[in-house]
Amino acid sequence: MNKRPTLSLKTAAPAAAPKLRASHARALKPAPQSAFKTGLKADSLALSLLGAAQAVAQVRTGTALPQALATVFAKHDALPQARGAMQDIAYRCMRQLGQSETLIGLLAPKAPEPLVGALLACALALITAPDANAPYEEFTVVDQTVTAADAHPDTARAKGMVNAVLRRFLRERRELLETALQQPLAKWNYPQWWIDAARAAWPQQWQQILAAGDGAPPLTLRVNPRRGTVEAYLARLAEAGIEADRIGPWAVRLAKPVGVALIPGFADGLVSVQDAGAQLAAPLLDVADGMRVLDACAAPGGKTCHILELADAAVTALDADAKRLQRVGENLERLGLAATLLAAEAQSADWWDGQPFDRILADVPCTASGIVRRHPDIRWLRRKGDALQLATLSAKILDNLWQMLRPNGKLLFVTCSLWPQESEAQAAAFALRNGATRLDAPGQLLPAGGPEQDHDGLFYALFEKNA
Ligand SMILES: C[S@@+](CC[C@H](N)C(=O)[O-])C[C@H]1O[C@@H](n2cnc3c(N)ncnc32)[C@H](O)[C@@H]1O
Repeated sequence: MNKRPTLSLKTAAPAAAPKLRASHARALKPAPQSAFKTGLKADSLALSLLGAAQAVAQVRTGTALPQALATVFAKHDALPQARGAMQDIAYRCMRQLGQSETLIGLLAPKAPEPLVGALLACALALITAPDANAPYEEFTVVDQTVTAADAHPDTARAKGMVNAVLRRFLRERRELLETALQQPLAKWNYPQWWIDAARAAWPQQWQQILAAGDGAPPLTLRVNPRRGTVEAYLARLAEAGIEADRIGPWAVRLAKPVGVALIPGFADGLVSVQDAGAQLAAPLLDVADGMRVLDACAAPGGKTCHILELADAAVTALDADAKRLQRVGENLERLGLAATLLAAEAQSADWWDGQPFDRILADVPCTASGIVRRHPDIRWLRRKGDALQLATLSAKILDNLWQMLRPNGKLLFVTCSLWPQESEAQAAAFALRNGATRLDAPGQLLPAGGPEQDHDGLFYALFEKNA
């Protein structure tokens, strides 16, 4: 009979090593070979697994997944197909990192080196995917993971362990999963503080919220009403053999995500990629032709462009990040729209010409806890105190922008957070400090992934300035 594994997360230090002087200790441990190029075939699953694992290991040291993947793609001169596979594996891995790391704690004799752990986590994410979702045969995954381990100096010595761990998982899968899933970390795939925060903020809905964040997001488009109707665009998709449905006034959801290059009319500005929940911002602002509008945290410009698709307004798109602001320019150009772009901080007034705005959109920086299905790395990168720190900055931004609004003007406050201190509590405190009148707006939209309601978790509060 198999011995039932006991649950011991690998947080304990490995068995005490003899004490070495610092100079000796460095010499004994080889430095990670981050610049090493493998001899793995460009189109092999082994290379994709290794690339994904390198990206996951970077996330574990604090790098956002898109940046980590960009580094890995460059390092391997990865072909488009390999990039797609590395990205897919890394995103899957992020969505079930809690389960995979708990399993590794049960299976590995001692805590593995970071890249070995990440490689095992990527392999386990593929092996434990539900059948309908499993992209590779499990024995292929094991074989290719061992090949990947063998091909890199930071993992080669652990090749035997990698093989043993994955084969044991295949043999004892049921018991191992049963044991692992008793841990909230493994069951929900979020750090414990995040689970506690969700439960405290949303005592009725926290489980549904956490589950929605573990799903893969849909690809939702916003049809540009200046270039055609939703009906006409749905017909164009049908002609191209792309299945889609309408989930909002301008929102079209594709049944299966595709790369932007394959979206009909994308390059010509017929559509943009935007979550259905985010498509509520522009209509809530109620912009009329000729108004002066400030989009205070604009990049990459999804909401800026939507405002301009709905009205001929004089829009100033401001963002603190000059590089991200370039993307606003690219999106405007693709859609045939124009705005004034300003790289500046929304909590400062030194860029303002003193002319009040009719409408202000404040889509402030936040923890992004409502969009984890799109950015599954966020949960592993954030720290418990981040919400408070970001809320302090966004309070300054809101108070500063308020003085730039004309009497009877409207300010729309938006976050993509689920944490009340960044959203509802912030809105209530802002209204009180500034004597702002609160108008009708959705408040907190919880993330939903159903057939009709399919959107991220966003927060909307609309204010009017008394004359
Ligand atoms: C949630 S994103 C905005 C998304 C955008 N509104 C859209 O719909 O595409 C927040 C933006 O705020 C910017 N940001 C962060 N701190 C800022 C600050 N102090 N002032 C202005 N922008 C800031 C970030 O660079 C980021 O682009």
